[in-house]
Amino acid sequence: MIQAVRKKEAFLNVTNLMTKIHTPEGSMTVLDHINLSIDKGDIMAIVGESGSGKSMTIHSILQMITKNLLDSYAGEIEVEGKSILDIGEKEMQQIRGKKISLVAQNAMTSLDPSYRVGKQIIEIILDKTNLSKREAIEKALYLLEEMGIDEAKRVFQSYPHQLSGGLRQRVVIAMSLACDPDLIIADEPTSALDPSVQLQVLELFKKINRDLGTAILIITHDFGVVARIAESVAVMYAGQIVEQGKTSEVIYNPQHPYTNSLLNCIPDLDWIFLDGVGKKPLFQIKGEPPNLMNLSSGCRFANRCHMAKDICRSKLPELKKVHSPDLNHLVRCLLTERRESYAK
Ligand SMILES: Nc1ncnc2c1ncn2[C@@H]1O[C@H](COP(=O)(O)OP(=O)(O)OP(=O)(O)O)[C@@H](O)[C@H]1O
Repeated sequence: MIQAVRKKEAFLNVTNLMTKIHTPEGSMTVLDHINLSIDKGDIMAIVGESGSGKSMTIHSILQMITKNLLDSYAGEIEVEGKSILDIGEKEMQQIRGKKISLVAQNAMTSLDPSYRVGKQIIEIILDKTNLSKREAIEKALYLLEEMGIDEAKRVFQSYPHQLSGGLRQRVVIAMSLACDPDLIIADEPTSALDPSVQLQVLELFKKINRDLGTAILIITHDFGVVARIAESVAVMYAGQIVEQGKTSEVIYNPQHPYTNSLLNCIPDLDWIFLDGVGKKPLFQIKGEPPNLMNLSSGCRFANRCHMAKDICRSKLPELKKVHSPDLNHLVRCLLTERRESYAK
């Protein structure tokens, strides 16, 4: 039987985004030519170590970098085809929450400890929609139930400190859905949770994606999380994307030595996919990322790369397509380029 192929609808397009911030030493480029595109219903991940630029990417998309810190943006960010880099704060507030909502790393930073959970969800609904108070209460309870919370009424009446970490994260995810956004950006949504609760929260995001068609962008330092949930992934290092493509392709056919190193930091992938017991000893990437104020002309990963050659220390590689079943598999590595040109 021939099945109709669902045409994907573009939602977010980030093109050549450059973000500079003020530092005591002068202007620092924290994002260098970032390109990302998320269609409605996609699940994408951005993965990288601390300081690689993951938060700067999402804070640039949502224009949440404080005025004191931000030096400049360049490039383009479009939501549903409309450029948002030059729109005013009022219009941006409509996009934040209504079209794109953010689930922060620590649920407690999104919840006010002095108000009951239900009141906080209702306030968001009333602020961003035309629903009446009664309808907002119904929607809040419905969302809590949809988050797999058995005692939705009790949770609704509770203060944040009366709930477990996992329940609080579910509440924050329910809040992020209050205005039916097209995209949820989840910043390390599971890193503060126990492993079993982490899995439940990832399953919840998958359910939201499946049932509501909401696109999800997960920010993580953990390839295990990427493997569990994302269809595509961008690997970030020192403010640049160094590898990008379908998750299965990047995981099973990694082309950048940094991607390889990150993959070595997780237990066996079989463990991730099959819920077995990990056997592989955990590996740590030696050395430190470069100082963004003092970059050499070469590859930013060269000083930590066990494969680096002289050329890697003098020439900055571009992000290029590699020979792969995934036509959008891109890699920023001179050694991969060289290998590919020999193979031709
Ligand atoms: N408030 C700030 N002041 C100065 N530099 C900053 C500030 N916030 C981020 N940076 C710098 O910007 C770069 C990117 O940081 P970013 O927070 O985006 O990394 P990240 O990948 O999100 O890390 P983490 O996983 O630790 O949140 C880093 O070099 C970081 O030191």
